[in-house]
Amino acid sequence: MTMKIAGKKMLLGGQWEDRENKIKVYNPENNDWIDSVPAATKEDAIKAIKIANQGRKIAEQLTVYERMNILNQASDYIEKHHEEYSSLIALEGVKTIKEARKETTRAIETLRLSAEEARRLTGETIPFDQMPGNNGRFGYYYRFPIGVIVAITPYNDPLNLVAHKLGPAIASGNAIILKPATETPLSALKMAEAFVHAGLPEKVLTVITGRSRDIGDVLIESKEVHMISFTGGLATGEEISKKAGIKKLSMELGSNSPAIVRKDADLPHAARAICSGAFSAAGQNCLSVQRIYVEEDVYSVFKEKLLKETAQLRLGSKLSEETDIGPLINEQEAEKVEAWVNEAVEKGANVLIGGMRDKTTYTPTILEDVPKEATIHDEEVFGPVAMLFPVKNLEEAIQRANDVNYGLHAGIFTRDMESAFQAAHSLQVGGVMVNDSSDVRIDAMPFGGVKGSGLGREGVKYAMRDMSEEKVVSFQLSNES
Ligand SMILES: NC(=O)c1ccc[n+]([C@@H]2O[C@H](COP(=O)([O-])OP(=O)(O)OC[C@H]3O[C@@H](n4cnc5c(N)ncnc54)[C@H](O)[C@@H]3O)[C@@H](O)[C@H]2O)c1
Ligand SMILES: O=C[C@H](O)CS(=O)(=O)O
Repeated sequence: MTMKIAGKKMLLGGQWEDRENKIKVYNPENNDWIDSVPAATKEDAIKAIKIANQGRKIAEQLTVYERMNILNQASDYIEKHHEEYSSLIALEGVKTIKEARKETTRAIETLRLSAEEARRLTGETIPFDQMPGNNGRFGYYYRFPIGVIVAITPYNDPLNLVAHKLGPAIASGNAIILKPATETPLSALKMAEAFVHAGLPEKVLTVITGRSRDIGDVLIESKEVHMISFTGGLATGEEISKKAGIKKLSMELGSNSPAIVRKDADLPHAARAICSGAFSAAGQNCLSVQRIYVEEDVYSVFKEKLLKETAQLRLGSKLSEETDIGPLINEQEAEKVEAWVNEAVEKGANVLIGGMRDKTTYTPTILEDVPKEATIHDEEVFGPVAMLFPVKNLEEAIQRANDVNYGLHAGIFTRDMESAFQAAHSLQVGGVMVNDSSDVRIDAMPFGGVKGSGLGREGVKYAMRDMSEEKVVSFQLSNES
């Protein structure tokens, strides 16, 4: 699919606006210029915040029924243009067309789920007389929208992770300013198109395209912004949290996810699941399997099965139905992956398969004997590289799996329920997937991590809880105080 290089506009409070200065969007696969978006300025960011503070009054007055309608109509619009959205994800991002179609379907469902959850943002009555001295008093609390949310999203899931910001924000009656990834803004703008078509009132949604260095601080530091909902790397998250001041923060950050394979596991199944979990989106996935701990009794057998699965992965054009592995987002990131692998090898690691780069393409790679002091051992590679480690038993696997500053998801493969429960309760993560790799998520579940993997939980219902506040109302019904 070729895009005409016309220049997209950003959405400021319901108005599509252009700017003389633009940011070019490139196809990571071949560095072809796809399109351009406006390079927003600090003044634009200030304007966006002003508009959003007008929009919050409109958003909070939308009835639940109106919110549901808008969300469902936006979802229907994306469904009607499914292949257009999927092609755009594949073109501007790192996913193959097969992976991109799955993301589009998830985004459709995320918005539908947001519509459903809009009905369920409820409160409770409170029996005040449960406490002495409160005779004749009763009350309740309800949830009200937090106000203006700044949402900042990463490049790897350019549509569904935007849906996870816009859906819950609109469902809970907030105004939202979205700053999508500089590399992949087009999918976010196309989602905004769906909301405009759905009749979302002006000023409720702004999608501002620009470089973080130009508009980031204004959006983050403003006291007229009430929440930052950030998804991205740990380093960026730390930088944002230092600047944000007193406002709600949602931080969906990085990971270095482990998978544990016990000697009683279904090894062919484990090899297939771990191969997929390590190399989907060419490893540019916060849930990507990066460390694999295998009990030594089955280490050699499992290694061969995993290498065989990995060898079958097909590289090629992202838009081809045959391709399994796309590119890294740019050559700088591909060079980083290459450098981390080379450093590990210099420190004693072996490359069992892969380890080759061609511009932005890096072949699916499995390393062995990676020492703890190698960067790739503890940091997030965010590329198609996984590491195999033999372990004596489950206790050693859990101890080593926990021994990094990330904790998003983990997978464990075993037929033994005791082992599954031991891992589920001992692994320091936000999710433990039994007989699956770490790369499992449904958009309705609480999603997030501990340590350097973030703060809070997304997943529509849980994001809405963060995007709203409780207000208590009490009544003194008699003079029995
Ligand atoms: N936990 C999750 O749900 C989840 C999901 C997807 C990706 N991620 C993480 O995201 C990272 C990869 O995405 P990325 O490379 O786009 O991340 P990134 O941190 O480089 O950028 C994320 C977003 O933050 C913006 N940004 C960067 N510096 C900023 C600043 N100083 N102020 C304001 N905004 C700033 C970027 O423009 C982008 O929109 C990985 O670490 C991955 O694990 C996490
Ligand atoms: O990259 C991290 C994503 O949040 C994982 S998923 O695509 O939402 O499953």
